[in-house]
Amino acid sequence: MSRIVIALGGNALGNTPREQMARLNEAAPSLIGLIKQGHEIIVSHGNGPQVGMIKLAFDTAAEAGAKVASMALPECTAMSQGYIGAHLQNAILREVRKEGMPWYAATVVTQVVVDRDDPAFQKPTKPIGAFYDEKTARELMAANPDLTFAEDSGRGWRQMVASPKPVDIVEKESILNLLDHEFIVIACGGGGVPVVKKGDGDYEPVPAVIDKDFASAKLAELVGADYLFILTAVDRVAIRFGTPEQEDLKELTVAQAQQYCDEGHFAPGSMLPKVQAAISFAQSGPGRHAVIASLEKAPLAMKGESGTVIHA
Ligand SMILES: Nc1ncnc2c1ncn2[C@@H]1O[C@H](COP(=O)(O)OP(=O)(O)O)[C@@H](O)[C@H]1O
Ligand SMILES: NC(=O)OP(=O)(O)O
Repeated sequence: MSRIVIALGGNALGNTPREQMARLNEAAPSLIGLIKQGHEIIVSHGNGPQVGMIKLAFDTAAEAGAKVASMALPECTAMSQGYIGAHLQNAILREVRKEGMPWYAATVVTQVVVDRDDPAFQKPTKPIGAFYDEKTARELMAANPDLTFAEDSGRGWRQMVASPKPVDIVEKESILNLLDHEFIVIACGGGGVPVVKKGDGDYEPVPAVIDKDFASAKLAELVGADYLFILTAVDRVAIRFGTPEQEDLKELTVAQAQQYCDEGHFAPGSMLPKVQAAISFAQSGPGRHAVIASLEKAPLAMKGESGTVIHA
């Protein structure tokens, strides 16, 4: 039996709660497929579109004079963990019941510690929320100089926020305890609620969105996982992606993966953080493998029949 941390892409969750439920119901058989193969799974998920939508909803309502409190990014991520976790629990339980399996699912609202001095706080690079055309994005920036928008991997313009690297997971003992009691655990959603440790040992939320692939790699490292599965919309990582010379990759050593990162084969904000997170996990201990694959083909990827494996 292997312990597998699975990171699900936030862009794969659809645009509305109803779409999200439908997509997660479609994804659940793949996740449960890994359990049927005899493995233990821990699920994390993205929240880029969702955290941006929640923040915008509160900001717009406040500007329109509605009686709502202003909502900072960490609280918006906590909200996204709640409703995405609820939908994931439902989808997983539905599939588990269908298969007559004795499993339960639980979502841990997870806080992830970051470094107060992380240089990422000075340079927003994490895309959140909806996609805009360039003209609208520039108008939004002109109207609110506190906001940064930039182009996101050829898909349109999006708001960019600070994205410090994860250092530790506050709830790691709770996660391990649930795993010991055979729960399917959902944790580190949206990269976790970013917090810094204060001198008195308390934690303070900080305005940022952590990359869920880096947080999932940290989670996989801390729970002693054998595999990190990063599931997205493509079957394999490619070099020369999107060109007639595109080559899909089945297996990469950490050194080869690093070389391709340095040569600029992976788009920042989309495939680059996934490959970097995979490298970081594969380097974190002996026998650790990271797999980047499509959601539908996760069970095939576990058998080596799909996906890109990255190992030391
Ligand atoms: N070199 C590459 N190989 C494969 N996919 C790539 C590459 N560069 C960019 N991509 C794009 O990155 C996307 C995955 O990033 P993204 O959509 O941000 O992930 P998430 O599933 O976590 O939301 C793929 O669907 C693909 O369109
Ligand atoms: N927090 C995060 O990385 O979300 P996405 O995967 O949706 O970008």
